[in-house]
Amino acid sequence: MPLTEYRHRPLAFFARYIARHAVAHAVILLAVLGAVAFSVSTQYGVKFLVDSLSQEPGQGKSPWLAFTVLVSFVAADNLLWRVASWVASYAFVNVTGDLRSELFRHLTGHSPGYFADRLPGVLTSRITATSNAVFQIENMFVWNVLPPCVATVGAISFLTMVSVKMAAVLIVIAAVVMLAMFHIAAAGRPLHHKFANKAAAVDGEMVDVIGNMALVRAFGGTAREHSRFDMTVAEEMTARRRSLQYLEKLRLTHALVVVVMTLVLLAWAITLWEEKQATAGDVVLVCTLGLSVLSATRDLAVALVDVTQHMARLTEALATLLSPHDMHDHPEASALVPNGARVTFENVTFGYPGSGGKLVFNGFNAEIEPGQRVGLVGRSGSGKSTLVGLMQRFYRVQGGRILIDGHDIAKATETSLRNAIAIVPQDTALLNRTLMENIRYGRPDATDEEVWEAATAARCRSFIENLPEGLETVVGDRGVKLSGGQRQRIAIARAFLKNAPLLILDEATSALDSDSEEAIRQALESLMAGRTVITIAHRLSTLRNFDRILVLEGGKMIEDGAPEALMRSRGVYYDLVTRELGRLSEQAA
Ligand SMILES: Nc1ncnc2c1ncn2[C@@H]1O[C@H](COP(=O)(O)OP(=O)(O)OP(=O)(O)O)[C@@H](O)[C@H]1O
Repeated sequence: MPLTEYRHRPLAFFARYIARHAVAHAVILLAVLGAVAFSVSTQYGVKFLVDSLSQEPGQGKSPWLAFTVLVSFVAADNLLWRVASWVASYAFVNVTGDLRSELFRHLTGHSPGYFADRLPGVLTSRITATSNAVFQIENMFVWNVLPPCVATVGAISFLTMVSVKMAAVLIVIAAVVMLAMFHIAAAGRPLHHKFANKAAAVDGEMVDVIGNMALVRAFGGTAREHSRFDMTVAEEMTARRRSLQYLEKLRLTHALVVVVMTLVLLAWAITLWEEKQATAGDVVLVCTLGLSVLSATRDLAVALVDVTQHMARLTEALATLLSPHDMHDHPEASALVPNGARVTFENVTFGYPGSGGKLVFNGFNAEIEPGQRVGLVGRSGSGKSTLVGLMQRFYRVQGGRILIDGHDIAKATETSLRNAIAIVPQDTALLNRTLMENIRYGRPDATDEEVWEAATAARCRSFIENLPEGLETVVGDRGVKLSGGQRQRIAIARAFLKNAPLLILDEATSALDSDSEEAIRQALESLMAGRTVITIAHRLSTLRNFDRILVLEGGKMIEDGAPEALMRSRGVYYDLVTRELGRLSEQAA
């Protein structure tokens, strides 16, 4: 069953993972049932011992028989607990591992739109919360819920031997107390839900700020962030306090009931003894069993409340994490086999989901020939990044088609589409791994020599050789240990290694020094050779050698032609270039 089916079914979600380790879970269950049965029987063994000791020596049953029974019960009880917890250390841990892997796989299958709407910290903390919640619930159920239930049933059966009436009263009281506790515990769920939400918000906020520390510092926002964080934490603390205090009220109510009930049961047993209807052993039995039943209901109630709290976290997390993927392969998808990489936009209509029907493109048409170098130009917000995103199928078009070599990308398999396109992104994304691993991301089966060749072609060789650990240098979070120009060249090397026929370049907006610019220009020049290239150009000077410029405005193509032709026609492109030249000469002056 696909994971999304469990989005609103946390119990079925549990069953999925328990079923994978069914034998281990069955062993744990049987061991715990056995252990509790022996533990309750131990109390009966104590009554047996007290009754034998109340007789003159030599009369009645030998206390040594009671001794043997007692010792065997205690040994069996302890041994079975150990078996259960040993097996649990494998089974429960395996469940958390399986679950995190599957959730991570599902999460990484969402489209970029999903991630644009959510904080990474919230998502990652939800995966951790789900795994913790499942681990806690399994543990609680086996160690805190199941034992008191079995103990209560056992104790009540033994009590019937002393007084059926007393056992009946205890059943009624235990049932009423349990039901009341359960009801009150369930009523507290909204408080626990609220706490779960606030806790996730704190994590999300922390990751957001720490991930943007450079920005926060640059704008002197540290103090503002402190007070904002204090407010978020204060809300979380209030929610957590309310959740805990609710549990405390529940425990207090239960404690009062237990005190009163112990008094009543004990007084009742002593009265029976005075009337010679019960032995001293019976009084001991009533005392120990009564106490264990009553405290069992407390353990159970407390455990159930904790379980409810963890269930709330789990339900919450599953609802967010298991939302269905909005982009998946078409049922009739087939592999895209590129042949020169001709790109066709055919009446493309698109608006971002949730933007209230506002369209970025409405019937957009364009055809890019194989091997053509095309620059996308236009003012901010004109739709350049959206067009490039649509080509990569980050979003679904609402009308029309995008074709690569005549194959509708909506009907291409995801893998074949990704293989056809190489990207050099604007904000060069690098993973916090070695340079070797980052470059090899372009083609995981590339040999070390091939990685070196790509690095050389991307003009990275000299700076990599100057690093103490060469290609084995770990680049730091998002590549902070490299300069902007170096990061760009690593991204170019990665694209080289991928060797895809269609290349998308999102030019960096930040200006680099001229040496670095020149190295990147050379690297890009060799990367572009023999490929269809679509570039989002922020600096028009880089487009001089391009075959074609498409000028966008408000999602429409308003100019299309070779750079010189557009310059001659003195339209929008001409204006943009003249303005850029003006700016550059002002800066130079
Ligand atoms: N994730 C999104 N959700 C909703 N609307 C978006 C999203 N991304 C972009 N838009 C909107 O779509 C329109 C086109 O944006 P796009 O990013 O494609 O422009 P652009 O030409 O690449 O701009 P820039 O040069 O500033 O990067 C804009 O009106 C923008 O506000």
